[in-house]
Amino acid sequence: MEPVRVALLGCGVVGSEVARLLREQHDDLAARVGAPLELVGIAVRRPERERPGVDPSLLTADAEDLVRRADVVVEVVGGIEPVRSLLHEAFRHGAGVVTANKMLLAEHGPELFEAARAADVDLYYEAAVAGAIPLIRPLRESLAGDRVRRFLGIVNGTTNYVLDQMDTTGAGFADAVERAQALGYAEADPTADVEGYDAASKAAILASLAFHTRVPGDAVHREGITGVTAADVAAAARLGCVVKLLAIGERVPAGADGGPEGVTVRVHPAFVPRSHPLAGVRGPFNAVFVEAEAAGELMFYGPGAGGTPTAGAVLGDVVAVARHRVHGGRGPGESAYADLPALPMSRVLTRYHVRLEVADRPGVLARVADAFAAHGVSIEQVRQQAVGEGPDRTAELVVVTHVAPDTSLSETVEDLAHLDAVLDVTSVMRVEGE
Ligand SMILES: NC(=O)C1=CN([C@@H]2O[C@H](COP(=O)(O)OP(=O)(O)OC[C@H]3O[C@@H](n4cnc5c(N)ncnc54)[C@H](OP(=O)(O)O)[C@@H]3O)[C@@H](O)[C@H]2O)C=CC1
Ligand SMILES: N[C@@H](CC=O)C(=O)O
Repeated sequence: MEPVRVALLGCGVVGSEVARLLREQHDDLAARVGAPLELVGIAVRRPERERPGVDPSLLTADAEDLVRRADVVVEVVGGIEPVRSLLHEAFRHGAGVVTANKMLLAEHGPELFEAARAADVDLYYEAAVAGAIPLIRPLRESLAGDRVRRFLGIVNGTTNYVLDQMDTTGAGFADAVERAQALGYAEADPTADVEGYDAASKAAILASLAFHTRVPGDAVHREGITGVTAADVAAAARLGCVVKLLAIGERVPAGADGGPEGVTVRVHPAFVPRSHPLAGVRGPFNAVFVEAEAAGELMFYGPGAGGTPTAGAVLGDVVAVARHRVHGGRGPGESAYADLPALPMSRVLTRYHVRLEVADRPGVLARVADAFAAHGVSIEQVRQQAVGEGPDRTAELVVVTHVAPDTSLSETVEDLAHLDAVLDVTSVMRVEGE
């Protein structure tokens, strides 16, 4: 049987593990595919660098030439260029593609899916969202007969690791990020993780699949975790919560006020009650809840980052694409028929936890309560604690709201910041998962 020629682009945290698994599982993979997988080359930036276990004769800096010699191109480089052009080259030469690159898919997914369709080849990307967790295939195949209402999850291993370290070991933010980098969880530039860009790309991919509509990365409301302090983590603990970076996508029906049907997609830190299963997702693990009309609630859980788990997901795709080369057929393409608009945050309903530093004098609480009432926001809990002594005494005031439109909540916070009695809006965090 003719071998299936595999080109590997990238030999870093993920790529080196893909190369190892291709080598070590050669016979099993051949049996599963129905033909041997032959690794014909590995494109890297620095081919002269020694890489344990990698045959140096496979290394090349000429990725374009390599792509033209392959039946299946595996892209684990990251970023936009040169990989976007290389994948187009792969499609032009009739190769199927496996990629773990969420940023590329969130920014250029439609053109790449179209190129794959025109060339009648596969584009698989299971590892692009939530590492090792089988999530893309369930969404694009198993749930193809259902109607997804909502997804809510942790889709970035680095930030979950960082927040978990802050919560459980009292680690500082910078130290925890450094450890995540050393463990191979972080992106080449960890700003993508901690500022929520990576999670936003993943949320865009999930929303596009779940709601059969194109959601570009820049349509996702994004807030990272750089503003989360040790005091926020402690405040969450006092409320029986943990802080998590969440990715949430919801199908929103047409509003009574004439607002159109559409989808909201957002990434931001939030307080999650310790009783919620997402609160127990530790370290670099990810978990995603999917609520579908027929299936009800589903939860996908597993390692969200790291070389070996991610390489496992990549290999699963390689087997699927190689099988199609050997036996014919093609995996599902893009499904964007629903064409729903991405709606603004004003259509999101959520709860806020607001921490204020206020002057500790009569009438302050009433003025704060009035600010919430003025925007139609109902308060669920208030806790006030004096700080210091004497006439200049201040107080920490914590307000937890009931569910309200996100815009009403953020306008309330803006008004609070202008009240004389409010010395500082110390922190504002959404509360999710109840
Ligand atoms: N790390 C993880 O846990 C996960 C990563 N991903 C995704 O997988 C991809 C790779 O991530 P990761 O392995 O961590 O990244 P690394 O930074 O560890 O590796 C990148 C690799 O790409 C090579 N490379 C960089 N630029 C070029 C170029 N212009 N031409 C050819 N090769 C190039 C590098 O070469 P050299 O070695 O010479 O520097 C290196 O081998 C990214 O898209 C990432 O988002 C997805 C899920 C999990
Ligand atoms: N940097 C990413 C890697 C996997 O996608 C993360 O931390 O989740």
